[in-house]
Amino acid sequence: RELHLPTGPPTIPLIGNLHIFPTEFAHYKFTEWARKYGGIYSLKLGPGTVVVLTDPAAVKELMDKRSSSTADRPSMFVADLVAGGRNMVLARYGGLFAAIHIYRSLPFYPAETWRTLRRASRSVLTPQASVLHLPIQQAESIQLLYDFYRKPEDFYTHLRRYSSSVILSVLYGVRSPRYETQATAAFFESQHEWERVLEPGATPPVDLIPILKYVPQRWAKWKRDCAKTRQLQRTLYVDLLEQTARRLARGEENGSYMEDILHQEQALAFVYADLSKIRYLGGALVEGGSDTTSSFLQSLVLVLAAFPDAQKKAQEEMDRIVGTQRLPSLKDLDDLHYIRALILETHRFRPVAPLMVPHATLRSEQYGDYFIPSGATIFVNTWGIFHDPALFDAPETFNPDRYILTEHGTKPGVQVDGLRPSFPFGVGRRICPGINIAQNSININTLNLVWAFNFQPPLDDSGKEIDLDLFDYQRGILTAPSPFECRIQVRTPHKANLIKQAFLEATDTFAKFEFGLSAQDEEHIQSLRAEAAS
Ligand code: HEM
Repeated sequence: RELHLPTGPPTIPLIGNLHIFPTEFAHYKFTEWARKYGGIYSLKLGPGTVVVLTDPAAVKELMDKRSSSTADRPSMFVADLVAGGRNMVLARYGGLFAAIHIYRSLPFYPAETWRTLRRASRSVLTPQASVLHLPIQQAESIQLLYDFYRKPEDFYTHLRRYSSSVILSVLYGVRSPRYETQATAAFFESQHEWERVLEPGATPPVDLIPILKYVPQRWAKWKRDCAKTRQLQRTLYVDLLEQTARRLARGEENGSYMEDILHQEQALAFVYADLSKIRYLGGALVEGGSDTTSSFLQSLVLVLAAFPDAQKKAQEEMDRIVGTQRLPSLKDLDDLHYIRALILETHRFRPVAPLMVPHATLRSEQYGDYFIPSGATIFVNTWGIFHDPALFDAPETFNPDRYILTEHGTKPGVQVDGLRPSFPFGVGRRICPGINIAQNSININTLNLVWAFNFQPPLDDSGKEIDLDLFDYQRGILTAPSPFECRIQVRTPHKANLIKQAFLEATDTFAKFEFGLSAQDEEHIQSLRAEAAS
């Protein structure tokens, strides 16, 4: 380890910390090291440097204030092989420094890609634009309630259907009434392959040993896997965009995001000359927006079932403010302090992206006595910050009240510079562009689920409650609880009737997004409606 770097675990010659670098659930190990080496420490991976930030003040200074220097992503040859540098989430940062830095390592890299994609996403996903997507988000949430009511044992799948259907509707104007609907099934298939390719250890360390890039495809299964993923993604994104274009040509607009982009494309043909950029723009947004939202909601169900006191308090507040004669609406949230705290505490307790998405430096940066070199990878350890006993009282306890006691849920008297409600959504220039859509989905569904259902742990053969495992989460950069059992019951028969009625009333909203459905999808919709009407 170079002398000027932040301290960190002892290194060994040549490989540094490579032998101890965690390949799964890295946030636990990173947090353990943070308690030992401090809020900013470094790891050496061969000649490369990784800096882990578990100090909100350092995050604010380096990631927000100096974002122009820390908004790059580490190079990922495998991701480039699949998406050609066009996946917004993993794309390198644009601009002069990026151009110099990136061209040095990879000739012909499309350095302006990220900026173009990001600009295009900003114009449509602003808070004002997100309001336009509320009707379909609300209608899908009603179907979610109805699905929970009809088949509570499949709640995990219902949540995944909900989030993929919302994002496909918002972006491409087509909904998925079933988990098996073609667009959703194709998305999950391509996503599964993509996650497999990106999983640490699934491919050789090409970024550390660049010569591996040149192994011919016939001897490298990982290259064939990349090619398969590329094919799946391209087919899906091409299909979705073509469907939107055809719908536009028929004059059947429904206000979806891609309609807007296609209109812009006609006006700004020179910016979007590369049509595949537009396909990848939609693709990255679908990927970014689907499993993240469902993962939050799966954690919400888990904590509601595991912490009955918190659930009871949330329901009491709901009954007091909203009552039992109507469904809640987003406007109610202003008066629902405990529900707001419940949402913040779920983000804190089980953040969807516990290490965000790694950033990289474009310039060397001095921070206090430390010097962070250009090209270093930076992890923001959201998990470590949210579970820091110096900041939060009993951080391993799920306790929404902490957010009623203080604004950021921290111990009274502890001043923390850098925490804010948007923290789980990232930092600086790479902050999640879907934050408004995501927060609307989270708010609408938290309100509806708390209002409608009781959530309880499963029972064993003797009728005793089984403790839910709060640490059984899936590996990967995004964490979702592994599928778990939960008893879900509608709170009153009257609420069941209100849900059915609301589902029938949503028919017109759904109809605007029901295109290209299969006979099975149509049949499913008809049977749901007939059942609700009976
Ligand atoms: C609970 C829901 C969500 C959470 C917790 C979440 C969280 C995050 C986080 C932590 C990042 C990385 C930020 C960084 O590097 O500093 C990110 C990036 C991103 N998110 Fe989200 N997200 C959510 C929903 C969405 C939605 C609904 C969309 C699309 C509509 C979306 C699209 C993206 C994209 C495209 C990026 C990459 C941005 C870039 O690199 O410039 N996300 N998100």
